[in-house]
Amino acid sequence: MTVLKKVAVLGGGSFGTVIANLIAENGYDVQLWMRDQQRADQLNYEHENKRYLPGYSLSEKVVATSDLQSVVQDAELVFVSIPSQSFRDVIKQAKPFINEGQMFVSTTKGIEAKTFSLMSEILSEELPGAQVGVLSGPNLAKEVVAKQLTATVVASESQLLRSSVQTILHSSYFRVYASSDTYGVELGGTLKNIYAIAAGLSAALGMGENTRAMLMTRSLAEMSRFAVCMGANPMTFIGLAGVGDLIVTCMSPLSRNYRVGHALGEGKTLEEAVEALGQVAEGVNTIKQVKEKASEMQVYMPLVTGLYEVVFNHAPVAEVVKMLMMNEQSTDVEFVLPRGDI
Ligand SMILES: NC(=O)c1ccc[n+]([C@@H]2O[C@H](COP(=O)([O-])OP(=O)(O)OC[C@H]3O[C@@H](n4cnc5c(N)ncnc54)[C@H](O)[C@@H]3O)[C@@H](O)[C@H]2O)c1
Ligand SMILES: O=P(O)(O)OC[C@H](O)CO
Repeated sequence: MTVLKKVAVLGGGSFGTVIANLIAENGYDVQLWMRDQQRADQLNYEHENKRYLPGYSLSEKVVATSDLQSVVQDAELVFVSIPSQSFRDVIKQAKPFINEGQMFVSTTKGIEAKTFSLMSEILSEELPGAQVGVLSGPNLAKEVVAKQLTATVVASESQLLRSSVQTILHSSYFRVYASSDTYGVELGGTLKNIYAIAAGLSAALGMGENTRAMLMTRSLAEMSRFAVCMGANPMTFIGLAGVGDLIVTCMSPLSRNYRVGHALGEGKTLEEAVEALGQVAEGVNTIKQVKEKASEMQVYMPLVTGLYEVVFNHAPVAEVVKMLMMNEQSTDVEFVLPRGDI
């Protein structure tokens, strides 16, 4: 069994706090890095993250600080829960304090703008001596902190990393499965955010459950098709990090991406929807990045294209829906074949 002496989490938002709390509840000391020392003091004093998880009491073993060096230096295992557009920046700040062989696990579900890098790729680029992994699955922060039965996937080429994460996170209410398809697990968590926006939008417009089932199923086909073209294993998409996360994010009003879509359906502008949320909804940027990559790679992604038109070009939903429902049917084949070429 892996014995870890020092474990750290970077990012004191909803999910970083949840990960730190899971580790602490398993009896380990854990340091949580937040950029704001006042908020860290508040968390240490009240054992609650008032901004992101109000009303949930946290383990006293979670110790928050804004001193990045003291958190990452000599930590054997570091979880990174920083939104994708700030992720590289934070890793660059931490880099001077990091040694060869430390393990880094991203929980972030987004893509870096311009480079199309996933967070595991950023970690490998910035920290070439590190062991890298990702954690992804149907894991709504508020349900995990409320101890609802939950499962997730840790993916890495490193067996040591996979077993360390399983040891430190696994509990009576949190089950951790392992995978070696890092890219597929990470891409699943990232792509589903797009379709959650569409699901929230369709719910706000009063569309029915047949529609939601069609949307989710065709979303799975579309995201699998894209992922396979990018080199992921299609089997990953029928697991927790694929269809599992797609289901929870497309069905739950706790999902921030779903809520952005819902607000758009209620007639709010994108800016108003994001502002009202006050937390990260990675899917908004992901729509743009995936649309661009799909046209470059010539991957057929009608849902992404249609949603892009609604969200960024103010296309009327009714017209986009008509286009999606009436397009050339002879190209429609339902199943994702092993090579993903549907
Ligand atoms: N909340 C969930 O249910 C959940 C579950 C699984 C994965 N995730 C993923 O985890 C990532 C983080 O999400 P979250 O829910 O914790 O977001 P959040 O909006 O709740 O919190 C984001 C945190 O990042 C911090 N942050 C932002 N920019 C920073 C910077 N430049 N330097 C330091 N800190 C910075 C903020 O201060 C905040 O503490 C996202 O990619 C999300 O998709 C979230
Ligand atoms: O709140 P969201 O939409 O960022 O989704 C949270 C998690 O990714 C669900 O697994």
